[in-house]
Amino acid sequence: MAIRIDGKVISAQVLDGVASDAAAFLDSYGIKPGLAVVLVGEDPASQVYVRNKIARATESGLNSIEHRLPMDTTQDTLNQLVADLNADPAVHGILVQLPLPAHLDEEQIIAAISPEKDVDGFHPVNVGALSVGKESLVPCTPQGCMIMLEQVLGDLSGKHAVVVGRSNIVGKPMAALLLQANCSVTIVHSRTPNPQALAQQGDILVAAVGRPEMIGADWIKPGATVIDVGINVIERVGPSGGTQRKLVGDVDYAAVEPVAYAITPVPGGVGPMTIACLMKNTLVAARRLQQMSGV
Ligand SMILES: Nc1nc2c(c(=O)[nH]1)N[C@@H](CN(C=O)c1ccc(C(=O)N[C@@H](CCC(=O)O)C(=O)O)cc1)CN2
Ligand SMILES: [Mg+2]
Repeated sequence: MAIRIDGKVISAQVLDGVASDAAAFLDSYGIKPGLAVVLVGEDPASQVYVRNKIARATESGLNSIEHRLPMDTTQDTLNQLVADLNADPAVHGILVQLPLPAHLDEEQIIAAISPEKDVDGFHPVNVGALSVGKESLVPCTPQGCMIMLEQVLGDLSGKHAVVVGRSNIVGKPMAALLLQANCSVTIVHSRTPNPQALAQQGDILVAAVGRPEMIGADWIKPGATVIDVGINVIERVGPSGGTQRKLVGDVDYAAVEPVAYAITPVPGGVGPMTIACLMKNTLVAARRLQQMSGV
């Protein structure tokens, strides 16, 4: 039986640390670290994530400021809001929930966020800093994956890590963090010939492709540690004949679990870590901004 890497337990540990750091921040400066969360439109999944972010922020002693904008918000209106939040000293972290409605330019909005307040770590300045190993705000999902990997494996030096997927949000920063931790890193993607053969060489396999249960046991080196970043809703015929909605990862958990050394479940794996690391980044941003202000 593989070790089940429990994202709920590990994220609770991270959030405990954030809560005591937030209390110390309040003690030192008389203000709570502030996180602004911006949601445009009514995507149901995004609404759930935003609600959870606000709840975790409040529980951790952060000040959360929620901005909900209608679906037909213009780029100019969103830019103006981001500019106001950039200028607001009570706001230390800014997060624009993705995906944005199709008429909005995500790349432009991300670039408009002040890099010091970019708690998602998506701004080109933070992306560049990460790639050259400089201090930066690190994207939350890959940061959460690293915390789980280090908790279960300790030092990752010399391990061969295979990342399946090359998105800007997960695959690319994940590869950069694994490299920084002295892993040998292979990224496989849709144009890789025989990705399965490469995946089978990984001591660590990180799946971030967005295809339900694509990674079966025949992708896994026996004894590997498997991190499943996928969150996919599927419909299945239930025992009574009706359709049931179910949340599954990119990894076929039942098939891979007997082969792996350790594996994250979906739900309850990487997802809660993403939110916990967002709170952690807000603390990092708040401390840096406070130091820069010299007060
Ligand atoms: N601005 C951002 N947008 C998006 C990000 C992001 O990091 N920043 N990541 C994803 C969505 N996301 C956070 O925003 C996110 C997704 C899932 C979870 C989570 O806890 N999932 C649970 C299951 C929840 C459910 O029942 O649906 C789990 O895996 O246990 C947290 C955060 C895209 N957009
Ligand atoms: Mg767009």
